[in-house]
Amino acid sequence: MSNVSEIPDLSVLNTIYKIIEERSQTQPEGSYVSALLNDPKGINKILEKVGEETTETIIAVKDGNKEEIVYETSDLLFHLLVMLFECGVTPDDISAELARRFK
Ligand SMILES: N=c1c2ncn([C@@H]3O[C@H](COP(=O)(O)OP(=O)(O)OP(=O)(O)O)[C@@H](O)[C@H]3O)c2ncn1[C@@H]1O[C@H](COP(=O)(O)O)[C@@H](O)[C@H]1O
Repeated sequence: MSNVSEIPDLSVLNTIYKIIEERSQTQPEGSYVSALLNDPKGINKILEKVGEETTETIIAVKDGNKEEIVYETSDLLFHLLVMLFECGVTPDDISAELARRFK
């Protein structure tokens, strides 16, 4: 990326959430999101992934590897978004709660 202004901000989370919504409706062949949402284990599969990615993020932090921290935290945030979608919670719900805590 040549220009800092081209780096997306955390609104990218909203965009991914919208893609998750879209995948849940269209269920295209080869979609990872669709596979997760249709897994026979249901929410347990998604929670398994959240757990795995949390552990991987912790290991990356313990290792002090910034590149791995970015990579694993991105995996974790993505799986959290799938989890929130499955629970009917939107990124706006989380933004509102965080904004409510401003001091
Ligand atoms: N951001 C992501 C994203 N981050 C990580 N992943 C996937 O999450 C998985 C990470 O889990 P693992 O490393 O454990 O991989 P795995 O072994 O394949 O997973 P399991 O078989 O154990 O479940 C990988 O398959 C990654 O490809 C993602 N898959 C999709 N997205 C977003 O979701 C959108 C829709 O994706 P599709 O549904 O695949 O079209 C994409 O356009 C992206 O924006």
